[in-house]
Amino acid sequence: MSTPAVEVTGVGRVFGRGRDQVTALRDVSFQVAEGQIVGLLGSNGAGKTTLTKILATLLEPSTGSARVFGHDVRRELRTVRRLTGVVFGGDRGFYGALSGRENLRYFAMLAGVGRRAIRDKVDGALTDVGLAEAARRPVETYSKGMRQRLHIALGLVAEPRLLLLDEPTVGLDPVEAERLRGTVARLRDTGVSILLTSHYLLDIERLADRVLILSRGTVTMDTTAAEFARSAGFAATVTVRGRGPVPQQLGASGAALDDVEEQGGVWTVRLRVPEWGGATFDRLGAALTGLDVLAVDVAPVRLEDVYATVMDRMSAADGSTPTGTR
Ligand SMILES: Nc1ncnc2c1ncn2[C@@H]1O[C@H](COP(=O)(O)OP(=O)(O)OP(=O)(O)O)[C@@H](O)[C@H]1O
Repeated sequence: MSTPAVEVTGVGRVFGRGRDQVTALRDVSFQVAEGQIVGLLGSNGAGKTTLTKILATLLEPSTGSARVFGHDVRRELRTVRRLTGVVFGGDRGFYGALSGRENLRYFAMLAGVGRRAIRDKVDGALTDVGLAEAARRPVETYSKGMRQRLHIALGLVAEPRLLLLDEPTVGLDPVEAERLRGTVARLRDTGVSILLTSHYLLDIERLADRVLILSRGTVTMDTTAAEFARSAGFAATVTVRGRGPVPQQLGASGAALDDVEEQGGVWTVRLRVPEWGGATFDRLGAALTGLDVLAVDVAPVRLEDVYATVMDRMSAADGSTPTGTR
């Protein structure tokens, strides 16, 4: 087996001392296999940024060890930095007065990229992220989305083997966010390993192979994206609208009744379907026979529903109130 891209073993991180002491991470262990995209989820203050910063060598762990492709983040800082690209959401980094192209050349040089590679790759990377036309404009004239894409372009030039993305789509409009996701997906196709933190579940849904949930500094869930999606306990929501008396037999379709509404002689029934397959479809069809159905709408389970269900279960188990993920 190849060396994991990330290997975190028993990592703890404490800030401050005495009464002001905050434990941001405690005994965190997980791995990211080479070429995998792992989505890191958790409420505000769960420790996601602290973990990202440790892997980016911007913070040291208080206990335990973290390795990037087998290199210790504390002892082999330079090697880890060379292997790792970091994109923090928001407007951090870059010189406003310099053009996108100049910034890219400068930061690629800092990341240890050779002159020749810089010459060969900068223009291609700017084109790949859709910034070719704006390349000579000062970065202070760029929108947030453009700056984020410039960060990704740096990722392309520096060719990191591990990319740490901390809320890469924060503050972007939906079109820009989608564009950025597309760029990250293309990067993934080049085989780069990615640890992606985001409050936007669409990012995770579109990009992640695996999901880690951090809660109060510890990993409370580590599972495949498919398994995570199943943990809501239902595969799809079916909404049926019809006329006449509210039907009683829809529960017999094998789906769980979620909600029933009636207004002006038109009823709406929402069902949660545990599995989506031919058998469910047949049963549902039979249950709908004879009803005056106006519309049937099927929506696959959204990661937002899953996350809400999982966090509700966790908070019911330990009495805490989850917050923060949109
Ligand atoms: N430099 C610091 N000094 C003191 N406490 C800190 C520091 N950095 C983080 N913390 C604390 O550590 C905990 C974890 O913070 P962290 O920023 O890692 O969480 P997060 O999961 O990234 O949250 P968010 O989703 O809000 O960005 C929080 O309680 C935070 O207040």
